[in-house]
Amino acid sequence: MLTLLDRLTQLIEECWGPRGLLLAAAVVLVYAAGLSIYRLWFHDLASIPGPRLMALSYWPEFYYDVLLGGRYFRVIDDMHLKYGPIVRVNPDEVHFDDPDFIDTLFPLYGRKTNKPIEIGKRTGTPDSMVTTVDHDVHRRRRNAVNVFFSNNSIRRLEPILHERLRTLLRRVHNDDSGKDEPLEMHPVFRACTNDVITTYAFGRSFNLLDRPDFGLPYFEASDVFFRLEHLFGHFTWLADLVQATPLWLVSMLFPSLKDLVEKQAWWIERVREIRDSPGMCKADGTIFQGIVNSELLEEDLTDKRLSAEAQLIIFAGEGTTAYTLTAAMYELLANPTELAKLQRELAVAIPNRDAMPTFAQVESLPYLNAIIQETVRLHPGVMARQARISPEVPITYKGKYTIPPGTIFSMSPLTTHMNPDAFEDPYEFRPQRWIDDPKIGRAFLGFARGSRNCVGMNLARKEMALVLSTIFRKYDLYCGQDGPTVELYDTERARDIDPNHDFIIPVPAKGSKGLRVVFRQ
Ligand code: HEM
Repeated sequence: MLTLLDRLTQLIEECWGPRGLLLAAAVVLVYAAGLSIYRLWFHDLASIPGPRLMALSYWPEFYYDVLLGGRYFRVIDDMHLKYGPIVRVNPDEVHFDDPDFIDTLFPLYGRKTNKPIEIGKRTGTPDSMVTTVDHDVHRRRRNAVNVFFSNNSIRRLEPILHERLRTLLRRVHNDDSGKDEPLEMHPVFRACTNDVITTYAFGRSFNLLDRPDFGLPYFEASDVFFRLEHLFGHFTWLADLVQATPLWLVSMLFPSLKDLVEKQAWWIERVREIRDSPGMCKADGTIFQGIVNSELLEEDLTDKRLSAEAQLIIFAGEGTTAYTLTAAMYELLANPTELAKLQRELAVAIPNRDAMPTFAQVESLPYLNAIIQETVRLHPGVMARQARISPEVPITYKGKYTIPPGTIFSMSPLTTHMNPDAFEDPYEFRPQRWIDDPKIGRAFLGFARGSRNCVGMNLARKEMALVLSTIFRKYDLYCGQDGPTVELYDTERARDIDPNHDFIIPVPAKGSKGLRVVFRQ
């Protein structure tokens, strides 16, 4: 079968003969040479430090992210080690590793913050809040959901969380303690967070936590989708093509995406149902009832945009928190002294060990909050580069480098959180650091910063507080004693928890079974 290049060569030869072929090759060569000269010497970012190869071409990033699967983040860390706090990571993007520069790059007010268009293509949710390019349009869309993520609104979710947590306890309950069956915790937390956010978004969910496989086919399909994100980022036309393809056809062409496609169809149906049902009583208090009843413009309420928003809210609300919960549980079981401190705090706050903890009991516990903060620092549930654009005003770094308006700049949470100038012994799990010196928060990027920060962080923190306190108020670390206990089962941080691949959400090494534990009663 002819390749595209062979066919092109043949076509040129047929039309213009061998001379035409030579001419076409010369045009391509001149174009490539011109582009290289421009990128290296005349581009606005020509003076930014970094390897020439990365300034010249996107192919290195393609190689690491598409062919090796989300590995460019390591290369960026190496570039910072070699070239310092500011590096040009591809022809059009500058990356920073300077905690003191966070507030300048990511302002809450004052300067407009746009997003690069490629992000929408990459995440497959163009026009959702997180990928809205224009600052003012983003503000409008974000204002429609802000209220649903305030502390007061989240507190109203307590009954939903309690109901799901009772199911979670039932599912991890190991009656046959003699068998010591290990349980993979990531699927359990994914099912739980999916149930919570889907109920909050639409008023009902798939109850994945009740399913024997915890909804595995859906999560496998969404993993496939996330693995495609770098490819879509590099070839945005491919993302457009997939977006324009009817869901039934996507499902037929890519059977591994079938379960995700079914969920997408369900989200669209729910959005329509909520929008079209007079009175909307069935979905009272849900995020989408709020969105369709908000002051948003007609253009914000189309099927296409709302289904992208639904996909964003579900994806953002499930995998992120589930990964961080998995990491928190690992760190507590791997660091018994930290677990003991937490359990002492919980014992005072929640006197009845068999009762379900309430938000009021756990939301202000200093050590529990420090554990959550330290876990998000070490294991941020969103590890992707936080890319932004200042559309109107240039940004100057240390009086030496100027980032012109319209240029992409970024920072990454893991890079910043591993900076030893900001966090002493950065790789160590030390919740106490947040109590000893709250000012280290200036270098915290776990929920992003500025006007495009994480809208769901109150939900994430409260959900994690309730889940962790429910599990660890009831279960002790197993040391051979009777009663409800839990312990690690063949889990290593470097292999099973730390990110090996950046697929927006961190993914551990291939073949890893993630966090496994044994519960005993
Ligand atoms: C530990 C859990 C979580 C972490 C670490 C996290 C982190 C982040 C980060 C870093 C961003 C900015 C992404 C960017 O720069 O492009 C973000 C945005 C966002 N997050 Fe979260 N998130 C978490 C949980 C949640 C939850 C539970 C929700 C609930 C729906 C949520 C909803 C969102 C949304 C809608 C955005 C886009 C905000 C905007 O563009 O205005 N997140 N999150």
